[in-house]
Amino acid sequence: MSPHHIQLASRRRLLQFLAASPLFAREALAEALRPSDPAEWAPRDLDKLITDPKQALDVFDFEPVMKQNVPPAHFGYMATGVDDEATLRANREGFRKFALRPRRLVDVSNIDMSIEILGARYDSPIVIAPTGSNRAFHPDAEIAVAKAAKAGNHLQILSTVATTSIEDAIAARGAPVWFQLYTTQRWEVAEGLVKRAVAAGAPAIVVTLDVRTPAKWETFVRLRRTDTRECGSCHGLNDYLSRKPNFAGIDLGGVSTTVVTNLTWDLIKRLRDAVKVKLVLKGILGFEDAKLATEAGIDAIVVSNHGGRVEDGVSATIAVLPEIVDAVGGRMPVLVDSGFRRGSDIVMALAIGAQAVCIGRPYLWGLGAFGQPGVERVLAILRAETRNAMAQLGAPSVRDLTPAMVRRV
Ligand SMILES: Cc1cc2nc3c(=O)[nH]c(=O)nc-3n(C[C@H](O)[C@H](O)[C@H](O)COP(=O)(O)O)c2cc1C
Ligand SMILES: CC(C)CC(=O)C(=O)O
Repeated sequence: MSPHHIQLASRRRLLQFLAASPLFAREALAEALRPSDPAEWAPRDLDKLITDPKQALDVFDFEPVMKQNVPPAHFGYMATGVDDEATLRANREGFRKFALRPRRLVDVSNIDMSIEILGARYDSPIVIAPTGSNRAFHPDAEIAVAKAAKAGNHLQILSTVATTSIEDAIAARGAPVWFQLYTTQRWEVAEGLVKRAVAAGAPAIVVTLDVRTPAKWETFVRLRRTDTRECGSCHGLNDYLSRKPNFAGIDLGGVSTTVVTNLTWDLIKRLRDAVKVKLVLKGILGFEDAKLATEAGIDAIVVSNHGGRVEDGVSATIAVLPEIVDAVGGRMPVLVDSGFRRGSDIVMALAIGAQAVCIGRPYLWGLGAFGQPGVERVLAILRAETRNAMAQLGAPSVRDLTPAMVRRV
């Protein structure tokens, strides 16, 4: 029991004793017995599951609906962290280590959330992070996500291991999407994937740096055990890559996994020479690598711990963002992801110095719950919360969000 609960329990006992007195009015007693913590009044697990995306108050409302709709193995793949899932939790706890510092007396009648990044304009700084296997969550998969991204004019990054090809995703988005690259152990595979993505119209290749071992996804494995359906070779096992549409026509030469042990700065330099579009590195977690990226001619970085899915015991990304922004010194855009669930999380990162924030699981909750309308609503909630947070901070545009608006606590 927390000290708060002990205090609450003794308050209740005192009030129950007083209630025995006829002098103590019933109404006053009921009022006094009110729990002081609002979460006790409306615990989420007493709520009925939402049946319409419009009923959702926040992005979290979609997760239990997805859990109900999607086979346990697939839900587990989405939800899992690695090992103890300490990084997964740290990502959320990290936001409590900073506080926002609002400015008053600023006209916030018009809030402009738009951003320009690598030459393109978007209506908000909220970006769709690359996630694999979306068809496991809904039959409309990445197409539904692309259409929702189009509806809100969001930047979308398509995963190498998407269940939709880059050509179909760009067609559904109605605009270019960035392509996330798993280089694999074989240069020819990386080259083939890049050629295809660039030919399809991807203006940026986002190289993911952080999958160097097969992650021990315990939540995924445990939930898969409860599933009576066959999921022996889903999500990263066995013949996984050959079943993904972006690999069609590319000679895998025996490669069967996205795990890479040979990805070094030499390979990044080779890619830099070969890739004629923008090159972005995803998975940077320290100022040293951020600085090297600026020296290697990289166009942008994504500060990411992969949503706690690749290694346990690293920092929340919000905690490492200041040192990275500092090292980059404005020489290229810094994006960030992992654990962003609220508009206040998003403005915190922007105030520290990120140009955009990528969202992973929340849009998958929306997808698994309701398909495209679910993704649209998740994005609309995040936009509305971000708009409110900017107004409350006294920042009418993203350019008005400055480091002075955040302090460590
Ligand atoms: C189900 C799932 C699949 C993912 N697949 C990929 C992927 O294929 N490539 C990649 O670079 N990151 C992948 N990620 C990581 C995301 O791009 C992003 O870094 C992470 O989800 C952000 O954290 P969040 O889920 O807490 O928002 C995946 C994440 C999830 C949840
Ligand atoms: C093939 C996997 C490593 C895809 C991925 O990045 C993930 O599921 O987090």
